[in-house]
Amino acid sequence: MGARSPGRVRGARLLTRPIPRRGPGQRPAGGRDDRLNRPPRGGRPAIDPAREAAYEAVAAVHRDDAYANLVLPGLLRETGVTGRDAAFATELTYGSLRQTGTLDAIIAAAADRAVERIDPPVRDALRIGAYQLLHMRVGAHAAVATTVDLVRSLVPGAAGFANAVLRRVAESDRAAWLERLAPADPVARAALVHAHPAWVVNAFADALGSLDEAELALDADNLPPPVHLCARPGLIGRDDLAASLRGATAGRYSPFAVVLAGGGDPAAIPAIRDGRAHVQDEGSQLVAEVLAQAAITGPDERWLDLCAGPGGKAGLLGALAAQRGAHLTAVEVTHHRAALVAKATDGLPVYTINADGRDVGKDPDLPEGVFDRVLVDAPCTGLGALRRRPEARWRRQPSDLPPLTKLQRELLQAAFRAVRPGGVVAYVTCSPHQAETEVSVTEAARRSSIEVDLVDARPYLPPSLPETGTGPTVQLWPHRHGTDAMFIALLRRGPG
Ligand SMILES: C[S@@+](CC[C@H](N)C(=O)[O-])C[C@H]1O[C@@H](n2cnc3c(N)ncnc32)[C@H](O)[C@@H]1O
Repeated sequence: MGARSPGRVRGARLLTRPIPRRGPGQRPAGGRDDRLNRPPRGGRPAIDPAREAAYEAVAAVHRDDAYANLVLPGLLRETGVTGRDAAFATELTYGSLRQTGTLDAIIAAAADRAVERIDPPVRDALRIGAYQLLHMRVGAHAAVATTVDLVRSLVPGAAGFANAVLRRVAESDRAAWLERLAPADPVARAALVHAHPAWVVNAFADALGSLDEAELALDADNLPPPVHLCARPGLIGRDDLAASLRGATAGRYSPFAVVLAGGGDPAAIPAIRDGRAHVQDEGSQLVAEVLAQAAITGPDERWLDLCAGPGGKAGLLGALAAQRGAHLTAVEVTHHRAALVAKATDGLPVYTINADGRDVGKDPDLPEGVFDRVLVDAPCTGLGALRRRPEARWRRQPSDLPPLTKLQRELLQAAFRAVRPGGVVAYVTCSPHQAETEVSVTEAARRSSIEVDLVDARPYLPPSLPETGTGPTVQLWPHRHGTDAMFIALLRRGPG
């Protein structure tokens, strides 16, 4: 392996402040709905811990802006829920959150009132009750009775209302509800049927050029994604890693990807614990590989990742850089995420800086015109990774776009300043929204005084990867490639 140095984080700006410690399941102060701890009244059965954990996770998402993937594991531990019960609670939580908009439309019709007019704890309980009725193989009696018990423990006076609403929901199956409520407008219909906001449906349809295909992409968002590992090149082979894990298989496209069989905690895998592999979607691996493989002439030693946190792509790029005797500067503006980058790249030739990537030319560690390869994995709406974040589609708003696209363009222009003439920049988003992809690239290039040319990214992707379009940029999709919807544009700085 080439030059190795420990992952470093530049001193003062990072190390003077302690890293806030908050356990993954820990909720903000005052977060938990203590009403759940009330004993059941009137000899009613206690709430079963799996449903209690699911309710509490859904409520924390809506009440505290928590993230389900962070809050649920702690709740399962706290309530002692494991095995099949944990799988039940996970499906109930993630499914209820993904389907929120559609469940709300059905609950509103069954309750004959807008969901905004239902007390929040009752509304969240009804969501998980309706999800059991319409999406899971839970008997109607059990789904209604357990949810009414839950509501009684939360808001005793609302138990009768919850019972009436859920009985009405149970009168029809999901298909019949959708048939009854579906609007005539095709986008609004797709939004209801596939449980996404209409602006996201429009964004997918624009990027794909077809509402029919967008519906396949929306459907793919509603399935739990497989867990992919990245076998770090030079440290462990993909096939060796796959062979060491029961049921794991080599990924379809990335030379480093391993697909885990369901279940198990990736953090417990020895190769992950000792830094020879990390968890990373295959699409993220592919776009990092495009940057590393893009043809350049001249030196190939100084690589830059301008938006590195939490360090997934920096981990892969650092391992690739080590094989070539190159080194990577990894920049991250958020303090605690910079610390994550340093941890993720420990032992690799990666120098982590807690700085603003737009400060190229101002920050002494970010000089202009010297880097051979530069990655801008830009902050974005994340609409391409909705499979992983069940609540994200309802939280994101079109109003998030203007500040994000402004930042994306500024970071990309900083990358143009950082790269040397003849070097390459990869601009990546985990969003297919065209304002964040094609338009951000075109606008950044148009407003830059530095000459850059778009380079066809497709030759640097595996030939087996289907449907990469007409170039020069590439948009991956869950329903086409089984990856997150990553976008990549490759640009080369002109000689001037
Ligand atoms: C899409 S994430 C990057 C993911 C990362 N490359 C990986 O593979 O793990 C974007 C990151 O950019 C960071 N960021 C946002 N604004 C920034 C800025 N002005 N300079 C540097 N980093 C920034 C965010 O905090 C976030 O960690």
